[in-house]
Amino acid sequence: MTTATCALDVQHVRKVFEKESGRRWPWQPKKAVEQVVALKDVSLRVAPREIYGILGPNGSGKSTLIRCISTLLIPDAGTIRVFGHDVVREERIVKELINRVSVEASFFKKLSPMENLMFGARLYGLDAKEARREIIETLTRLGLEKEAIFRPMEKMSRGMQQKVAVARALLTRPRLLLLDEPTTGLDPRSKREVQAFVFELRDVYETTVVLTTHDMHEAERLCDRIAIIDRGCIVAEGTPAELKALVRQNGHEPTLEDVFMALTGRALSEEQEEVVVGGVA
Ligand SMILES: Nc1ncnc2c1ncn2[C@@H]1O[C@H](COP(=O)(O)OP(=O)(O)OP(=O)(O)O)[C@@H](O)[C@H]1O
Repeated sequence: MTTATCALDVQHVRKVFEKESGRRWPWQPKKAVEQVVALKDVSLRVAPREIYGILGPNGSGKSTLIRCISTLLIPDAGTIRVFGHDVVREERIVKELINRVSVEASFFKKLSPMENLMFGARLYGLDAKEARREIIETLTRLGLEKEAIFRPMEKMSRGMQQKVAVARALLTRPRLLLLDEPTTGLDPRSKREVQAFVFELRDVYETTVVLTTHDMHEAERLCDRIAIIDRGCIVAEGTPAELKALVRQNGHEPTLEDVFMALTGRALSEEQEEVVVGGVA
């Protein structure tokens, strides 16, 4: 895969946050500024129509990477290109090519999915009649009953709300859809429905999907290829079978958890501590 044929090309991306911290040692000034390395040196390439997973524990840098790709954060170093366009220098073009769904998607809870999505459609400058038709089609495809489309969202389960968030992101027909922990907190049934829809996105809408997760089963079920991220570094990348082959031993079928453990010495479920590189007073 060359830069020209990539849907997404991330090269040597680094992102460091500065954060005020309390005093750790008596000799430190009361308020020190710590540097937290969220992404150390991340490179990856995603092909068009691929479902690509970024698998890592809490705090490993997944959301930071998604935010950098979606132009919400500017990397400190490195480049990110979406279908050949630089996310920093060609931000406007990139914004037209992507959309992002995060766990904290917000809605007007007193309004219905239709009203919320029509609000989004107006913001995007879409034709109202066409948008209305598409909203009904997409939400029905996602398993929402007709009447739920017109009922206030406050009565909806989190799973349903997550589907509405995905439907809203699809309004702009993104060529690259970024799903940040799309099924976190969902019950098993809603999880399966959202996962089934991810396949449809690729098959029906020809969307390239990059998703983050800390659920190895989800990564394995959904993704063509997976990057395992640990403390801001990609430690392995490949198809689920390729990753498992890294640690396969006689008579034992490894899981992605085994792969993560073998590569990092830690469990996927462990929250990662911040990687702090010195502080400035
Ligand atoms: N705005 C910020 N200011 C300071 N530190 C931050 C900020 N955003 C993220 N971090 C830190 O960067 C590191 C990576 O965080 P990030 O949210 O990208 O991880 P994650 O893998 O998405 O975790 P989670 O699954 O919990 O969302 C963490 O140590 C986090 O505390």
